[in-house]
Amino acid sequence: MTARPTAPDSTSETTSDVPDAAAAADVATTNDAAAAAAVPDVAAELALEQAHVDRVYAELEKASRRAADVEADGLARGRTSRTGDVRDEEMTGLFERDALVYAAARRRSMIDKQYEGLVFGRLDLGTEQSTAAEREVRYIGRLGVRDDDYEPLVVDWRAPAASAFYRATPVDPMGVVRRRVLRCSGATVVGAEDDLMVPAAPDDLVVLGDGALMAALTRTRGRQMRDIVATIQRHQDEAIRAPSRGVTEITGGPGTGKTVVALHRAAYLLYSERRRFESGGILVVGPSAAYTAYIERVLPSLGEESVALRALGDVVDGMTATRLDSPEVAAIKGSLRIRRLLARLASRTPAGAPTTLRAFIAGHAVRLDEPVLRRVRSDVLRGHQHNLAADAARMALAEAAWRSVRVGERDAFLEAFEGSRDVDDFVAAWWRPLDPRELLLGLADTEYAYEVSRGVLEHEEAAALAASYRDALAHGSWSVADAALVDDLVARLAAVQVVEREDVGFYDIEELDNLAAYGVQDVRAGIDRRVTTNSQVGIVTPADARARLMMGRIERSSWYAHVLVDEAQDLSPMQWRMLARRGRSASWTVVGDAAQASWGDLAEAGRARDEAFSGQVRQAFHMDTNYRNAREIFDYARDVILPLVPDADIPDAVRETDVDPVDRLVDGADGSMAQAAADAVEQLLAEVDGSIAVIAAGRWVEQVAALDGSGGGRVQVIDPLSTKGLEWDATVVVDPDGITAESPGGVRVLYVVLTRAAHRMHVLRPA
Ligand SMILES: Nc1ncnc2c1ncn2[C@@H]1O[C@H](COP(=O)(O)OP(=O)(O)OP(=O)(O)O)[C@@H](O)[C@H]1O
Repeated sequence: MTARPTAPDSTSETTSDVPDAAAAADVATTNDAAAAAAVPDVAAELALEQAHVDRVYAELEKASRRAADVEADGLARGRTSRTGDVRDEEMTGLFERDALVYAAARRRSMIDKQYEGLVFGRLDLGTEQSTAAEREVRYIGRLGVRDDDYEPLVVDWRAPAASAFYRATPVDPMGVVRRRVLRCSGATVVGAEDDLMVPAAPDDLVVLGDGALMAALTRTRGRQMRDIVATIQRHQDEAIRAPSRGVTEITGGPGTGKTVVALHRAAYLLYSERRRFESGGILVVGPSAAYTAYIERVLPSLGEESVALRALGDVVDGMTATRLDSPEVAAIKGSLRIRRLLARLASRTPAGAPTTLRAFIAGHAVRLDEPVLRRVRSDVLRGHQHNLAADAARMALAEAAWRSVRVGERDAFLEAFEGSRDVDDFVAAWWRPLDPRELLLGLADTEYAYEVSRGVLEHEEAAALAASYRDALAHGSWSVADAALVDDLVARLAAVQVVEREDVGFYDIEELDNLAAYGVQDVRAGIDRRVTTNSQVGIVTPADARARLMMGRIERSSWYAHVLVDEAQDLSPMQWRMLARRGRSASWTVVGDAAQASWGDLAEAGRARDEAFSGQVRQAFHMDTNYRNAREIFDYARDVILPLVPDADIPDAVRETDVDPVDRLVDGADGSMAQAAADAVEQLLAEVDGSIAVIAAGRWVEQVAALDGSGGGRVQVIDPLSTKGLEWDATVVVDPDGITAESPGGVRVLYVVLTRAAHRMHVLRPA
């Protein structure tokens, strides 16, 4: 039997020999279980693999039952009834083994059947000359399983013993003769694809299919990203298993697997240093809620659930933001100069605070006027965060009051000041807890915005900022850029401190009588949110947008042991600072492609990013193979970006469909664009089996909105910026020039849009 090249890999020399998409599709079909019956070799091979997979599942069930029994019987009984036959350490070893396998069984139950196979790979190790008896067979899976004799039935894909599965190439076979990828449906083996690592297969070794990678890439895309654990390529594996310390940067053009590699890296870190990363936590941050929904299955499919997955608007605990500001406002809120404005907001006397302290203390009339109070405030804030400083403020007031009197006993005066009800009332109003959100909403008043931004923002910028907070109040929703501002203010002020008794969030209201005290204006039956109370269930609707904006409690940031940032090129400097607060002692994985950036000032963002990494060592990995787009689609996108961004990082697209994108001029008649988009969608529904996106410039959105959800839910209408990081089988791009003109990143955003389709793309241009 002759050898066939392995799947494409930027590090191997066989990329040009990749079979075309049609051939790969044939492979996928011939390997179906049904088809397999007609091909004796395949059927026999699959039956052999099935026998092993059955053994693995049986072992897991057995171990799970045994471990449950051990738990029920109790460890102690095992110890006290031990005889000379079982030595202590043997006993402990058995328990440890059971505990390990039990943990594996639990993780297996987390890996839902739909995640395509607990066992997905097999290595035959030996040489071209070795016989079946001489070759070692090693199975690779989503987790490790051992049999009763502690022999491995499956090796966890992240274990060192599995690395040859990903690293072996014909140039450097690492002792591998044949690498086999198994395709399973639940616990049933339905197909296999082989890559041969030696020039010719030994006579007794069957080689199936035309390579697993092409089969995987040709498959239909769903609404959510899939893991690539069975077909990770060598250069991807190097990034996945890179040492955890410092900063790991993964760059590359569109569709090069940066995201999926970074997610597998998170799973690898949890495996290789579980104690550190599970207890310290891993934070994964992506651009949007659509993105987090898209990738949220990948880590659970690898058996890992202990990762915090957040969109940029959800990074601050207690706050959810999805709305996008206009590019001008986003630029103001994202740039570091806004910090001066925030510093002013945090140190100003809050609106409505009393301006004079009058009290009768130890027989003396005390009066402190505004200038003195202002001085006291700024002295206190020099050493404290506002929300932690009520006591310090009171002491400073007492000193100022004493200095204004200086008659009688100082200690007696201070004691009287401390016990004064008048002072209590004054401090409660003058130094009330400040919620950062309240300070930002104060900017909705244009005059106030002018005042606090003097010397920081231009007049028009301050007006735009004020308008953005009036928008927030109109919508009852924060913008994504606001999250970083709230976070900055929390760092300055500290979170609002809540006394235990008053620790009442919107959803935990204790007395329905007193809802107004918690910002809830309206209580009605039968609608909206459910609130459980001590003895009754009430239904609460926040009556106005302000209440919605202030809902929940903003918490101080948690720290993580590792922070993974995707689409890092889009983070504003303020967003880098927000992440830096969560990654003070973290290692980082940072994923991005500058040519896809929608943030304007890359230099300022670069500095903020360097600061976040605080001088840690860096290692860089570059991905140069585009696994997403058919070559015809990527060529189209490349021709758009290169003239305008000549240094764009252009990857090599490895899959061809022989179908060029459709590029159509649509006349300006009313309804023509809607009709053209509907026609394109209809054609694509017939041509691809999976997901389709209609991505339209703002002015066309209404016209194409009706397509959303059509095709039995396969069609999604989405705005250009929200497509970051996502992909579909086919896309319809409506008005590319309009997308460029309206987007903060201009043609870079259009480039993102044009690189989302795996198999087909239609581009509609208004004439
Ligand atoms: N080794 C692989 N095996 C199978 N599929 C792969 C492999 N590597 C990448 N892919 C697929 O390629 C597609 C693109 O991957 P991914 O979204 O991670 O790329 P990206 O570099 O983050 O893209 P972009 O920057 O354009 O958002 C996904 O469908 C992913 O599953």
